[in-house]
Amino acid sequence: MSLLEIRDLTHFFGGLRAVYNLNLTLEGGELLGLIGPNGAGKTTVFNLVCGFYRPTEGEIQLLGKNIAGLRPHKVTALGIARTFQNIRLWNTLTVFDNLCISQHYLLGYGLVKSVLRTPSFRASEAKVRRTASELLELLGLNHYAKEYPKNLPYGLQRRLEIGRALSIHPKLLLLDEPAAGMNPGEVEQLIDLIRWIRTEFKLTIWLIEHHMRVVMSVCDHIKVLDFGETIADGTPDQVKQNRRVIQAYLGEEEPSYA
Ligand SMILES: Nc1ncnc2c1ncn2[C@@H]1O[C@H](COP(=O)(O)OP(=O)(O)OP(=O)(O)O)[C@@H](O)[C@H]1O
Repeated sequence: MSLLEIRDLTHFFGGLRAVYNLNLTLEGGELLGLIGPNGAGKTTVFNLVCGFYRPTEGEIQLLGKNIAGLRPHKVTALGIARTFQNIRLWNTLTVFDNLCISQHYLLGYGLVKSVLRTPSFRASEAKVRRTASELLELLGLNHYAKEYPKNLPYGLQRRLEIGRALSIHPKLLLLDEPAAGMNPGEVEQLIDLIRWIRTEFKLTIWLIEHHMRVVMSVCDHIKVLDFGETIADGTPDQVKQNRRVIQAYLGEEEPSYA
């Protein structure tokens, strides 16, 4: 069974057709890229998958279960984690606490157990802290554990946001423009990080990205949207040479594969 299957997904914002008739299958372990000019509908697709919007039409199945229209916390609980185009970290919490609080939904206790500090509460808390510590170590963020996110260099804030998504042990990780705002050195580190987390966590990853070097270096397969419609689908080499893709990008900045 495929990890994710999207069938005939369409979404309107009032009269604006943002996504039209999207079909897609994502197999476990795959790294899929979603590209297209500004306003093509990419983030809307992520928002539909994550439950931020209920689709106008269509199905989204995670391991055979229809998740279209489920609330975001339910989608997260089923194993889909994401990062955002504009980094969204809890800036009043430390780096370590950012990695703990993201796991709150995993904790199987309510107010009474937390007030009484029952053994199951303490065991869950210990597990959360252990996961956060492991991620700090794995992502090379140990030195920043007590720091506030806004004091971290930009590339490390992105890394923390990815760590926070990983903390829920997702089956599928959605990365929305992780290279946005990065300098060339940070972009190279990001490419290494994406490759590494894919292997280390045996993850399926779906990536939206404008930075063509990132897309072409890490993706197995790429889907291209323009005005909400799929205009190409294939390997990085196939997509690079596709006439419709080149035309879609010519209206704005031509993609640079450097
Ligand atoms: N909440 C919303 N309400 C109304 N229109 C929206 C909303 N969100 C997105 N849109 C519109 O839907 C279309 C698709 O937007 P979307 O953000 O999904 O594109 P995108 O491909 O992610 O663009 P970018 O690469 O610039 O982030 C655009 O025309 C956008 O203006």
